[in-house]
Amino acid sequence: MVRFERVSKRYPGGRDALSGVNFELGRGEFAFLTGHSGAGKSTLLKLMMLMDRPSRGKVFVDGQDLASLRPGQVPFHRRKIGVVFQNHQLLFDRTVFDNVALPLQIAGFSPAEAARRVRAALDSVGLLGKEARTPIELSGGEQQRVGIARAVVNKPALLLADEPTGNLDPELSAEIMDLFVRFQQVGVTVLIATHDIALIEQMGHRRLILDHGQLVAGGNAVEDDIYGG
Ligand SMILES: Nc1ncnc2c1ncn2[C@@H]1O[C@H](COP(=O)(O)OP(=O)(O)OP(=O)(O)O)[C@@H](O)[C@H]1O
Repeated sequence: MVRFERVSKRYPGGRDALSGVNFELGRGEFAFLTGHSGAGKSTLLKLMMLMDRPSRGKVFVDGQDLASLRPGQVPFHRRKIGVVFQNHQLLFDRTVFDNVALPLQIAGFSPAEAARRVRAALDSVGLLGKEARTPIELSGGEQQRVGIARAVVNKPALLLADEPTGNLDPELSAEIMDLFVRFQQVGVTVLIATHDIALIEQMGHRRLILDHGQLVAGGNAVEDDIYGG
């Protein structure tokens, strides 16, 4: 589902935020992305979403070399990906329903189909019945669930999360992680950037570790075959 081939990223005036990163994430796989602050986790996620471009190397998502996409294809690429942020970036003056419906409005769904999908997404995160509330009336854990519902409402094949449990206590964090596992169980590929080592160890999934832009663990041996070691 995702493939990085010798990907490096250097921001203007900086050192390499990513350096020679190789890995593959299979369809339906669940992995964590960890590393110290500034190791390059967010940069790696941004390259998949085409919020940024690599300086060298290639990024493939769903078999597509992202460098070959024409500008008009970028929105279609982004629709394959659901993204969850730590601060969930909800609109606080809109209802839960409207927040989750936003990606569907942008994609041009009819109001009836959008409403059906919004309710299905809210149901999948246990928030059906709170659609008329505004985010301010919800707890932090519930707000994060709204962020997840919004990320999955387009039925993306790939779900990315950047510190999705950063503001939550351990119990709520575990509940949020259970939701991600449930999406994986229905075939979604999930990659979660997090500092929460305790949670990662408790869950025991694959772990990609970045250190100063280099992938020091969790990559694939398959790269040796491609490049001859
Ligand atoms: N837009 C940018 N312009 C210049 N430098 C950047 C930019 N974004 C990130 N960097 C630098 O690239 C490196 C990697 O940053 P990145 O945000 O990917 O790390 P991270 O592992 O996500 O960190 P954190 O855990 O603190 O969020 C850092 O040195 C950072 O300062």
